[in-house]
Amino acid sequence: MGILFTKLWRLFNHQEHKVIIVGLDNAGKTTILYQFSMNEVVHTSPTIGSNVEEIVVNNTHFLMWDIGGQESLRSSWNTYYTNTEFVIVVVDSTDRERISVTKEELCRMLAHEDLRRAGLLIFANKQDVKGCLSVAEISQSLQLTSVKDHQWHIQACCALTGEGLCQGLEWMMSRLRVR
Ligand SMILES: Nc1nc2c(ncn2[C@@H]2O[C@H](COP(=O)(O)OP(=O)(O)OP(=O)(O)O)[C@@H](O)[C@H]2O)c(=O)[nH]1
Ligand SMILES: [Mg+2]
Repeated sequence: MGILFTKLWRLFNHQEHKVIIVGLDNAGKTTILYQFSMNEVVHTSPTIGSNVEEIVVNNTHFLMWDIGGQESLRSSWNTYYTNTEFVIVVVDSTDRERISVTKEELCRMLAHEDLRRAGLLIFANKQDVKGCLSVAEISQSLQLTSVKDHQWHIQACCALTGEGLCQGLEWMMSRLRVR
């Protein structure tokens, strides 16, 4: 009962910040979620539906929803949008062929009414792989500089080592501080 009350209290006082993690299949979303929550690399299989974890950083609570990215699942991403404060888009930086698909999905998301106030964090994941797309290349492919109606930030990372993930969280925290 105590835990339930605390959770409801946080939710109604907006002390728990809802985050959705989206991106194409195989981008590394689930790996990132469990790096955040357990600080380790878990063995993953393609997510059908979603995983959710509460992450606490310096007393700030994030409720993070990791949503399956397979093509057939993308049309249901919008069922997670209500009350979302941050959208994390995970990009597989080795997947040059499908960066245009990510761009289309991103445009669709940013046009959605329920996300109009959400901040956008892009993780350029799998930076450990030689020859992968750089942050600058991904930025350009996604035309991030033309995103004017959302706060956004792009961060290079490697979910296997955890490199870059904290910097992404730091950016989200900094956005909360200026509100
Ligand atoms: N080399 C490398 N592999 C990674 C990295 N992050 C994740 N992977 C691997 O990429 C594969 C897919 O990772 P997942 O986290 O399951 O991908 P997902 O985005 O959750 O995929 P869906 O659930 O299908 O949408 C796994 O084999 C991971 O180990 C990374 O930074 N570098
Ligand atoms: Mg997954």
